[in-house]
Amino acid sequence: MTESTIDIPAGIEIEGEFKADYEQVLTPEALALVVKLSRSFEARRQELLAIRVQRAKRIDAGERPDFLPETAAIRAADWRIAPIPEALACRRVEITGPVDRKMVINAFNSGADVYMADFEDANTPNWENQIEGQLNLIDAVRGNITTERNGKQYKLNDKIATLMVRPRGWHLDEKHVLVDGKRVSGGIFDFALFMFHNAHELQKRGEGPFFYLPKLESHLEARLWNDIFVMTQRELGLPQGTIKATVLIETILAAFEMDEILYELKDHSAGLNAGRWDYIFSCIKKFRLDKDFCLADRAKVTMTVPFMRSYALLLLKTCHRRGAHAMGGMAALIPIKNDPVKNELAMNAVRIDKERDAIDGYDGGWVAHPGLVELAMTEFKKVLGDKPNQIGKLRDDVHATADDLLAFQPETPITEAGLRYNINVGIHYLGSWLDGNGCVPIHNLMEDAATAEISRSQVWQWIRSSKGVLDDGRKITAGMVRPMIQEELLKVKQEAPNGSSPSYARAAQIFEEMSTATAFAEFLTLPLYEEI
Ligand SMILES: CC(=O)SCCNC(=O)CCNC(=O)[C@H](O)C(C)(C)COP(=O)(O)OP(=O)(O)OC[C@H]1O[C@@H](n2cnc3c(N)ncnc32)[C@H](O)[C@@H]1OP(=O)(O)O
Ligand SMILES: O=CC(=O)O
Ligand SMILES: [Mg+2]
Repeated sequence: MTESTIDIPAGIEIEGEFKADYEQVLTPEALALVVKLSRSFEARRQELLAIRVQRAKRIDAGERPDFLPETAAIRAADWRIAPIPEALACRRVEITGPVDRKMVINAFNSGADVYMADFEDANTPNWENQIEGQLNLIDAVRGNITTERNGKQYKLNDKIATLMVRPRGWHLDEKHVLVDGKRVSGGIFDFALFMFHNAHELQKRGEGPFFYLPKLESHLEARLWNDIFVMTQRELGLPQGTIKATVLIETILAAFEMDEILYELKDHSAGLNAGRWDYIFSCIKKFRLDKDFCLADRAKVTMTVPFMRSYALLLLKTCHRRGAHAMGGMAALIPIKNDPVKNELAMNAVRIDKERDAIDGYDGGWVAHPGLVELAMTEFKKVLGDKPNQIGKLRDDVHATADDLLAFQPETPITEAGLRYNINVGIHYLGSWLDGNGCVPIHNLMEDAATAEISRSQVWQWIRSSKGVLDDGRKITAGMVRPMIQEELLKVKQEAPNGSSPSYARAAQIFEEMSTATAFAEFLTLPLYEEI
């Protein structure tokens, strides 16, 4: 293991390896910012995580979430977020992807308006991915990023997408970095390093440090990010309001606090995004013990089922009322090579998804793959014409109540194919994640941490819910699932490109433990992280 030759600031310990170039990222000054933010905000992060646990217990005991009475005045008042910088006005298509060097270059060159570099759902947060991802972004921000893969040279085009960065969520630690003897927050670590190295450089380019904030459960969690922004801007000598952030509304509880989240971040806000996959996962997680709650096969829980429609329209209405971008999420379909008929169906499904968002009034949406950029752009251009966005389109006609958000349907069908699909995807994804790849094509769909969470939580819930019954009448039980896990493991080993990796057998064990244990793991990435 290579040791560091830099002066590590007092109070911080780095347990990860210092490979060549890592000292460009882990400079004493950048680490000092990590220490400063961590000391200032770690206690609050822990308090907020404890509040999550308390709220979850109340829901387990039967409480139904609702819009908060104590913030009614914020919802009723007329206010708008601070003006959006020119560099972020036009966001019709945003490509997302892990921070692998080649993919970073491809994403910047993809023709999308925005590229969201993902340290979160699409990424295994091992030490190498985190630090090399930061290195890749440092080079990209300076226009210096190049690489070579399989004899092909990669470099940035003249015209590239605007960069946004998604740090890790509040629940994740960075175990290789201790501040005052405790693991630092993964989100603070990712954010501080990116800010320290790139904020001024981005400003020089006429852009700015722009972020996506994942998995928030409340406006108090947004307030924590806002306070971190304020301190960081002060520390780095940046004008207040330089940082802009889009919050993913991807938990059921955050859906009840959209106005409040925009309000907390209003000097730093760049709108909200409908993170559909984690949203579905969050619904399953929060209501997993509710005897009335049960969702059908994953494939049936689409954006057009009523509770998802209510969420999407409420997000749109809320954003535009506040002068903020409403950003659509991601259809998981990706181009299918060597099968034109299936490919045409997949492309059409993505087209319909973007068309619906654009016609509803969304200002843009996510794509998973460069091959989807043009198609999505066409749908947004059809509606937006030459306009950068349609924030002026108010949706006062939308009325989504708490009951609408909580009307979880459809409950059927649950099929053996759907159950096996969840098991298969779960094992395949977990295995790839352990091997360092946090975003994988499985059965022609993009699978990441959020989609895999749905798969594993559905299996847990179907085993426990009296409604967890297959369409042929068989009750789903642990006894039914266990042999299926072994059968699906064999298939995964055949299907996965690196099927001989021992990680798939370990993934099957973890999947079995997670889906059959009495306790529900809060996030699958928490136990997985201890394995890497
Ligand atoms: C729920 C959520 O959080 S959604 C957000 C998180 N998810 C994502 O970000 C999805 C990111 N997408 C991906 O990682 C990939 O598209 C996958 C894994 C789904 C599919 O990957 P592959 O099967 O390897 O794609 P494929 O072979 O068709 O790729 C073709 C080319 O496009 C590139 N590419 C594919 N997706 C992306 C992307 N998102 N960003 C940049 N480049 C990409 C590939 O690197 C490859 O480049 P090359 O021709 O220079 O070698
Ligand atoms: O992060 C996006 C999601 O859908 O989850
Ligand atoms: Mg997500």
